[in-house]
Amino acid sequence: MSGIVKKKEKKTANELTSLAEKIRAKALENQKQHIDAEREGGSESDSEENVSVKEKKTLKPKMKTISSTENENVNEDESFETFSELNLVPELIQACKNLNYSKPTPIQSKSIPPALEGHDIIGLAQTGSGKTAAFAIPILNRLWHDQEPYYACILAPTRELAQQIKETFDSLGSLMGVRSTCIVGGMNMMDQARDLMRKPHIIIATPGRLMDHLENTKGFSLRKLKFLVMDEADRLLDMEFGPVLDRILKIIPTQERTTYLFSATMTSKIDKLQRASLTNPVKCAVSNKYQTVDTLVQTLMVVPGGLKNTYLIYLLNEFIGKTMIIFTRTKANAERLSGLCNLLEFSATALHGDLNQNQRMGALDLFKAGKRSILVATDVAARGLDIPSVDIVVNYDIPVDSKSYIHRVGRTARAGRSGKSISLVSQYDLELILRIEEVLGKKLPKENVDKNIILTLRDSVDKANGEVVMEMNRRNKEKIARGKGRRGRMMTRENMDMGER
Ligand SMILES: Nc1ncnc2c1ncn2[C@@H]1O[C@H](COP(=O)(O)OP(=O)(O)OP(=O)(O)O)[C@@H](O)[C@H]1O
Repeated sequence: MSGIVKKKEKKTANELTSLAEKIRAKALENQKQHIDAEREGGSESDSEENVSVKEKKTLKPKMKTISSTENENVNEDESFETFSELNLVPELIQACKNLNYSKPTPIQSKSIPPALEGHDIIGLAQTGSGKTAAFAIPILNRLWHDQEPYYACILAPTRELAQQIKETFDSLGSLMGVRSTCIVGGMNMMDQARDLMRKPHIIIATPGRLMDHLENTKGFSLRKLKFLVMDEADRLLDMEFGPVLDRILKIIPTQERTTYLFSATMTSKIDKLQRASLTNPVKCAVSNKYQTVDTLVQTLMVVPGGLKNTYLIYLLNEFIGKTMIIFTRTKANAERLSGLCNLLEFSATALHGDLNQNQRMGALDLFKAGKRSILVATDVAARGLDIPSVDIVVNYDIPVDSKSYIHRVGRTARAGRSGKSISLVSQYDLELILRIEEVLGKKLPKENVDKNIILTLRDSVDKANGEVVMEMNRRNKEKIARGKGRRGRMMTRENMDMGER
């Protein structure tokens, strides 16, 4: 549990009712101020990293085939007690020490040795198991011998994850003079072009924005790229990202390039993997396709019709003082629930794709710093984000895709810590939850719920929710009215920032 959040007392139903009454007039104004302040603060940056492979040139030429994904690293006992045993450069060993990495995690033990030998890697391990360092360490180790600009490019599906990967490269490369930059949508193209002209070693990017720079930024090319990493590879290889990925892969070299694919849920579809143009890859798997960690306790709450908000507030009240991420299926639900939580004095912030990038980073910063104990997010926060203080993940809406479930609940119980996930299951979600239980290979136990408390909470929660919906509608109308007046100005700005995704 987060040490930052102070222990609070549970609220009674009457308290919640009178609280809702008392603060109704003031709260929406406060909430507006909160949100405005959140969205003014914070910034996002992008990173990308390039690394080259000297030793690889001494290896046997690799076969241009994907058929050997069966080339599996099957050594079950492969476990190293220290990073020194991996024969890394001293600067990296020291950086691991500085980060309090006392020994390699299982995926690091399994994938770093073949990676150091120059192999392409498919890495599969549970959420929070140290996959980022598993691909960053071999790249940085090679980079130390062969410092060239635009050496490695790491692709990630979300902007926040790209930024986080940059931070890992910067920490691990802190004693090596590594230069990295983050190239993601929603940020200024000109600033990014300037960063690229500084010839970073490592570029961490979201695919769309990287493509924009490859097409439009003079002097920038990845022709000499030595490493390409696809983090959350199954997501990057899916329908949405596939076409842009194909275009990127056409531009960058295949001959001298090493490719790593990492995820907690890897596709086994050969055609998808073929898209990544792997060469004789070694498969390093420390989990099966849909495995959650043992330190995660997963439960569900069966919610009768019309009571979802009440159950959520009940749950927040039960676990007061804990740090939580609440996942919703829609941006509007994320915004609404964040408002509802704040109105009832559970401090929350929203993260979703309708916010601009500064607002997204501002919300994440508030949550990470412990200034908000609840993050209400869409699946934009489902993959990769590493926030150690998260105690509980709540699925307010059950994800349609079982993979999303695995990634969402993996935002807690990371790096050996314990954590809990609770899924709110309505009558409409029964099929979805059965499918999730099937891939998990187990039934999820039900949470005990005090129905009397639910009944006494219901009216006040419904009332508060009504207030929030009214306020959201009012603001939307205002926004539409403002948007009409500003159309000319927005067009100009968009024209200046061509290709923004
Ligand atoms: N060898 C290590 N020893 C201790 N902690 C480590 C080690 N390697 C990584 N970590 C820490 O473990 C946490 C999780 O790592 P990381 O974010 O890379 O997980 P992941 O496997 O990529 O998860 P996800 O699938 O959710 O993206 C991070 O806080 C990281 O600093």
